[in-house]
Amino acid sequence: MAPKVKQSQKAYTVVIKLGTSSICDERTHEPLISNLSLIVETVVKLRKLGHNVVLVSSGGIAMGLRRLDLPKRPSKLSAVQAIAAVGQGRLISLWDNLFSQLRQPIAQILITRNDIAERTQYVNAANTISELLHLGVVPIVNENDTLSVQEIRFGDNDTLSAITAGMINADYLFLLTDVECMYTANPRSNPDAKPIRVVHDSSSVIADVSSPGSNVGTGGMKTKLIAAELGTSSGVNVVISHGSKPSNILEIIRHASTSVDDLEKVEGLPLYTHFVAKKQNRMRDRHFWLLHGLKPQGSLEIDGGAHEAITRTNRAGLLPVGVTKVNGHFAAHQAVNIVFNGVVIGRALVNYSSTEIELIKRKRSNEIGSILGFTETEYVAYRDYLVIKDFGTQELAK
Ligand SMILES: N[C@@H](CCC(=O)OP(=O)(O)O)C(=O)O
Repeated sequence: MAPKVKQSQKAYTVVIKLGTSSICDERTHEPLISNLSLIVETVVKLRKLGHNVVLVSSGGIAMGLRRLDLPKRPSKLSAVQAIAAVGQGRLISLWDNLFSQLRQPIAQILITRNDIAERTQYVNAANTISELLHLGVVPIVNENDTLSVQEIRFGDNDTLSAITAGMINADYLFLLTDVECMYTANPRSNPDAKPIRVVHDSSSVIADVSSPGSNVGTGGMKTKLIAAELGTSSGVNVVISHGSKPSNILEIIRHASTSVDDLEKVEGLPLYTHFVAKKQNRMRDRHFWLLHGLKPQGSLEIDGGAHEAITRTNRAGLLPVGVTKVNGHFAAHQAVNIVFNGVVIGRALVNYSSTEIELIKRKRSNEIGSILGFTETEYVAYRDYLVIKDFGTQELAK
């Protein structure tokens, strides 16, 4: 059971993401024991203050490299998967050893994108994590690298942590990395780089995101910005902070009720970047899952009438009459992009397969039965399984 909140502070659900560079030495791949111990102490202190904590821990592959005395990550996917199978066990055992010193139970959760592609599995994953938190356990999440195939990989744990945080309606996501915060340029090469303290709209940040990340990890500032966008749009406050100073998290949480715009005046607060959670237009849970849990298997191009119907305030579902073109091969209940005038404007879970929609496109719903021999529903996609979000043309290229 979660301990009672001491002080008069609200109990927060906090997700802490540790990149490979916070867990293992980049060159030798030896675990950074002192750093991991500081993280364990911080997590246990947060728990004692009544907060729920989930860790998203990278490092499986690096630990495997160390165990097998391999100098660097191979390029072949099956080799990486085998190395991850060796390393993940050692990683979780190390966490368990350290947390056991402070009598804190942990649990391992390994997720692939496929696992959350089904709505019921997504809800199940969220329920399991909630149950673990209720039992006073610290769930430790990583991508199931051994089973993930290229097309369904999260790839970097920044995205996985944002999806996890959104899935469990967390209050905070801490992305711990090897810099204090996000800067206006790369601070390693540009002395004029200025720290970015508070971001109200992550899409407006003009930061240097060219950093490719550490040698072992796959993240970098670019994936952190994407994670910030994902997290804040589902109502999570996202913080970028230095991985070698995990106790900063305690300070930041202690000032959680202070208005973000007053935080710079608070003495002794560490340097970090705070992406403020979006309150208005916070995506409903199902929409978050539809946008981020599922990988689109194709796309439907729609006409102006359908665009008007699915985007207006009192919006409707997508009817076959408004579909002008079907791209890709997909089954019923898979996710597809919705394209209008060459731009991806949303995503939907379809009620018919690509072959069926090919036959019923531009047709009235009352003709579906005579064309297909059955009518599943009059809609190609129900309103509640349709999310409108301007992805621009980038998503089209995928
Ligand atoms: N799932 C992988 C980590 C993926 C990755 O490289 O993440 P990160 O170090 O956060 O950029 C592992 O356990 O090694």
